[in-house]
Amino acid sequence: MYISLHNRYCTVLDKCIQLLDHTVAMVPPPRSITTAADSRSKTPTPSSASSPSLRSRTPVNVLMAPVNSNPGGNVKVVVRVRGFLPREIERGAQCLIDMSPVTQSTKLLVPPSSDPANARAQTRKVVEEKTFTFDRSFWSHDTEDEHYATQEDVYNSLGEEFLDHNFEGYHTCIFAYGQTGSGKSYTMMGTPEQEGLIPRTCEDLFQRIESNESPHISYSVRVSYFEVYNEHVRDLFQPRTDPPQYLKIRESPTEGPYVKDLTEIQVKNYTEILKYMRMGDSSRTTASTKMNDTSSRSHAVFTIMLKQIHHDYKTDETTERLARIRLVDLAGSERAKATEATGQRLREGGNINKSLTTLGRVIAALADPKHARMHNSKRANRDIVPYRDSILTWLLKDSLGGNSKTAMIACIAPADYDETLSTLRYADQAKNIRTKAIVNQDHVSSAEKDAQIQDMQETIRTLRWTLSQQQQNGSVSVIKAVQENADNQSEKIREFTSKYENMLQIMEEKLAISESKVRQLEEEKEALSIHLRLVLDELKNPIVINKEETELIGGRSRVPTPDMIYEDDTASSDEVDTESEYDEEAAEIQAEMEALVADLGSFKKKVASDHEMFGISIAA
Ligand SMILES: Nc1ncnc2c1ncn2[C@@H]1O[C@H](COP(=O)(O)OP(=O)(O)OP(=O)(O)O)[C@@H](O)[C@H]1O
Repeated sequence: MYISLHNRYCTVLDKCIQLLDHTVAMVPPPRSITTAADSRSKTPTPSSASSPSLRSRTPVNVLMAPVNSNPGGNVKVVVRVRGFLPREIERGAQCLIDMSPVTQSTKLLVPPSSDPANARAQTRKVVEEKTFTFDRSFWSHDTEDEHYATQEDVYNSLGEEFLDHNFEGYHTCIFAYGQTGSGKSYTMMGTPEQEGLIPRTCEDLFQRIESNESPHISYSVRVSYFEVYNEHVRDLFQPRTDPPQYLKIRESPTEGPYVKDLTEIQVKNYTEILKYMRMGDSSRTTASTKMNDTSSRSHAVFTIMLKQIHHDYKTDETTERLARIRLVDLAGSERAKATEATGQRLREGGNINKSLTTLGRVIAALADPKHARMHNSKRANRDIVPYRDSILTWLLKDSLGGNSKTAMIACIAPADYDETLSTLRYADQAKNIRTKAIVNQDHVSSAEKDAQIQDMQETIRTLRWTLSQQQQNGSVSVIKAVQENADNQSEKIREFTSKYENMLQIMEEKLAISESKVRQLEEEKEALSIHLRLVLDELKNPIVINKEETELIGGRSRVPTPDMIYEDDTASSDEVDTESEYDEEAAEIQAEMEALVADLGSFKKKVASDHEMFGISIAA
């Protein structure tokens, strides 16, 4: 139907352009326009009036954000120091951090020997001042300071740039690292009054989507949220169960490691994404420790999948850009002695430290110049980087050393020499990691999409048949066979559900393309109506400049001023005939346009009913 609408639209467009060409080129014998000085002159002159040309409109092939950035690059590392907490004020702590807004350097000062919280540092052989330089240093220690970095400053200098990369089609990852209570959750999630990087990214994402005026681009946004707790993965979009349900990790040859059966939700606007973000966040495992009242006991990974679908209605080709936005709030590194943890908290702390230690080893291996050389020479280096030694590093493999633009936010407390030194060393090493991001873009024709859907429908049919067979056989099997059957069946049901969801996703994309086609047709229709109106006006009232007035006076052309123009209503019958011919043609085009608009309405209704059939809500 769309193709037929498009062809009819092109026919109307051609007719309209022909009519315009007639008008401009031939210039019908007009009712003459004369100067007030010579109202009797009948000599026609070409009209100076012009209509905007349809051919000069913005080309239809409006592209997605151009790719500007350099695909290769080092992990971006920034550091942020927070203000004193009540317990630090109570103990009369002294700020050990100095940051230079000019050089972006961060200096760690030697603690006073009187500070009991830094007693461990005093036992070192050498306690000295250390200076590090990062891509940015955020001074969030003293709100009164003119260089105080707010949540907005952090987003503007890091989040915005990373979202630009996502619109260019790159995967990105921003992770916050630091000791417990150093401000990671504050930086990533923030509070309702002082929102952090995650809600700000979501807001900016939908603002950009909503401000897009191109009818050629459609967007699909899906979110997932999981935590790694005690070396297990838990879906934060699923209610807690007892015993807890943990998810498995699989590896795909193209996508790398991923969490199997993780809930992915399609979201249409900022309110929706915020609702899911908060829901997942409230499900995170937190506990009160000596170092932090609401300490995150797990690593949390919030992922946004942004798909941009560009449809070129001339070729019926679709270009898809997929970007994965990973925002990670790591659990804090901690010393059991400092947290005074026992029992479950101590075990959690051990697991947290295990994965962070592995992360440290991964960072060290990736930052090693030897690794960079092997990376470039494409030699297998699987054994060198210990990704598999913890769930966290295994899942972040791609973000740490592969197809991603990555940033680390090193959060530091203002008065802990030992912990801060360890964080700054970690961060300093991460600066040397190079990732290889690529633009994730694919061209898909309509036929290919249809073939994908057909293929999935076929698989779903087979799965459904297998399931029903298993159910029938189940009734006559012995207990053991029933048990095996049940396992087999639940695996098949999961596969069935996942295939079904995949198919729904492709259907949604097809519907988004249909909507884009409707928008494009509507835009063309609008332009055509304006154009038609102009042509009709021009046919009815051509503006002609009196010949005498345009004669050269003293070598210069004299142009009539508006008050010198009036209409002569003594048109000849020939002129009237030609005009009525044009009127008839224009009326014909108008009628065709109206029929086209009516059919466009039916097409839109069909798209809406498709939406309904697949249970997909229509974007506002
Ligand atoms: N930049 C900041 N401005 C104001 N308050 C902050 C800032 N950073 C952190 N805080 C406060 O410090 C406390 C600890 O911060 P937060 O919970 O974010 O630490 P964390 O690093 O996530 O700790 P954990 O690893 O234990 O989860 C919170 O009360 C938080 O509100």
